[in-house]
Amino acid sequence: MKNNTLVSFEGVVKRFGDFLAVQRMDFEIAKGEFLAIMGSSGCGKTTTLRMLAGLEAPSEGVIRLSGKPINDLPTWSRDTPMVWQSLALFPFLNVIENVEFALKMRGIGKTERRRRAEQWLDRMQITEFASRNISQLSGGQRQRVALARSLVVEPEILLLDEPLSALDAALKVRMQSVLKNLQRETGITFVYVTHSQSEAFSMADRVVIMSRGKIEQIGTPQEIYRTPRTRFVAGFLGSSNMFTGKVTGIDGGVVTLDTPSGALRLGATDLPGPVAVGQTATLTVLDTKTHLATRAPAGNVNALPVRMIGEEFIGATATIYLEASDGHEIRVQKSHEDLANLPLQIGQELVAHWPLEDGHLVMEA
Ligand SMILES: Nc1ncnc2c1ncn2[C@@H]1O[C@H](COP(=O)(O)OP(=O)(O)OP(=O)(O)O)[C@@H](O)[C@H]1O
Repeated sequence: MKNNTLVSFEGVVKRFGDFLAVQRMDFEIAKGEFLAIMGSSGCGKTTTLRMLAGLEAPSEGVIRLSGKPINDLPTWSRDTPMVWQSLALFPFLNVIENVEFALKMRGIGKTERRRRAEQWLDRMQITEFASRNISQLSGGQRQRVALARSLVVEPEILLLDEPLSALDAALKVRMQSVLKNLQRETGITFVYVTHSQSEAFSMADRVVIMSRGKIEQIGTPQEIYRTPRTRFVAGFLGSSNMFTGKVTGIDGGVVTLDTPSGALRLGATDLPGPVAVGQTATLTVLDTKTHLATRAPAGNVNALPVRMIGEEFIGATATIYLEASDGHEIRVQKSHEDLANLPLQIGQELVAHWPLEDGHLVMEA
């Protein structure tokens, strides 16, 4: 365990009857870190968070908070408050009473309670609603009350389960910066469960990607985006072109892969593990790093003959859809300027190309 570790999961497994909801998890969360847990529905994100909150007990393994095992510690004595999408604010208390509630439970006197609650209402810019009922607030205002209520006790860690999913798109973006700033200013460790790639990648210091109860990859948003380590991660992010084939050569720092779209190569400096000739593997390359030309460029690049099959424009970027000779779909994402000199019509024959160092290998089909 590192010096600045706040939480560690050591061989944590969770079963519900025969069903394995979380498979052997080993990871650490640093003090003051903003960690997002992401993955598709049912992959075990909430179960992981609930184990940390003490709402579920691990079937195997140890969870530590500041080095001490907390498996048997009841929820109320853990100092791990949680904010949900449904918020669970008390409808029979007004805004400031909701914020004061946890302080009251801790036996803090009335004057001090009020002072601290007022500070948090001010910080969350909801002072003017102090005496309103919860039912008289908008979604964003409720969200701020829920955050104030959890943070007023100055916890070391805050657990958030899809807290923004009920908000509309514009409010979501605004609340993302509120959350990120709050986390930076307070230094409180945030563990944030979400389906949303944009939420996870815009706020978190590190992201955990889960699939079927298993951690697929942990890393900074940039690491995960640039170098997805499993086929699942590359597919889940949806930002890479993927080519599966057999390794036919490892020579002079270059790995060659024979795929149905053609022979492709990549630099051997950044391999996920040992690679042998004959193994099946997948090459991934970001759609933003895949380029288009009318002829294969000179130099050390992969170049695939492709045919344009569609295009899509979103704001300043265009996505061009192409197919390789075997019908495999390839996407290229570029600004309009980058595409200005290309003949882009459906059916147009082009060449998709990228430098060898922009491809990454995943050792799975
Ligand atoms: N109390 C329970 N009893 C039985 N199965 C459960 C229980 N809680 C969760 N599960 C199952 O465990 C798996 C993981 O659930 P979990 O809620 O952690 O997923 P999730 O990744 O948070 O999904 P979502 O994004 O849909 O909320 C799911 O298949 C779920 O049905």
